[in-house]
Amino acid sequence: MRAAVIVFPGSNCDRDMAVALKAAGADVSMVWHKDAALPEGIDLVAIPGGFSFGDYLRCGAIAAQSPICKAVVAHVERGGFALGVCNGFQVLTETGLLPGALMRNANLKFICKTVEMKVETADSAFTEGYTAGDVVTYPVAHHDGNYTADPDTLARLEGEARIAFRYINNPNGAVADIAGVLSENRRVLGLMPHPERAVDDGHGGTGGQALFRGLVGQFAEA
Ligand SMILES: NC(=O)CC[C@H](N)C(=O)O
Repeated sequence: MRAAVIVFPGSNCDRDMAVALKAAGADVSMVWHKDAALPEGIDLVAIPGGFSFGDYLRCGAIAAQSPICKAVVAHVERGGFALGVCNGFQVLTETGLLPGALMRNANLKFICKTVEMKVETADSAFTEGYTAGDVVTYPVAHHDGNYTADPDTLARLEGEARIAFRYINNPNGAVADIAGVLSENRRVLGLMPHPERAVDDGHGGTGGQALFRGLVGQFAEA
């Protein structure tokens, strides 16, 4: 698999994302936000966590207007895969590639801890390394992780089994305990917790490995 990790001013999980993808077998290019095109032959775009453009305006809002995001939208419209973690999830909602929005945490505080989530569906390239119902542990580190969407969108997400992960003990007030959602074609995943910070014993847990291995493994089989 060929993956591109997008780097914005203020990204801080870009290298962690690259390391996690490489460890799972992906060939990774780092792509600066000012580039107008992705490298040839990219299968997956990964938008990492961080504080792009200092979180000014709204988290992810300025990054979503970067030249590279036009190329990311075109990649997704062609059926390409995209993964957005934390600030990356915020960018994906701001581009309109995923529904809903991430608001300020209900307690108005930055939350930095490890959380448990339930895998709600294994029916996606991102979650096929798990079994639905599995409990996985990833770290969170955000102040705007409170996912919300209008009732019709929520009903659609539920009805189409597009809620990928739900918190077991909701840390941020997200509606319906939603930690991660899939696009309609199931090829775009956005989630607030960080799988790339849970891929090595040194991280204190390896619960994120199955996400990267499952995702990259599908391309090896193809
Ligand atoms: N770790 C992150 O990506 C944080 C995203 C964003 N800066 C927030 O705090 O909500």
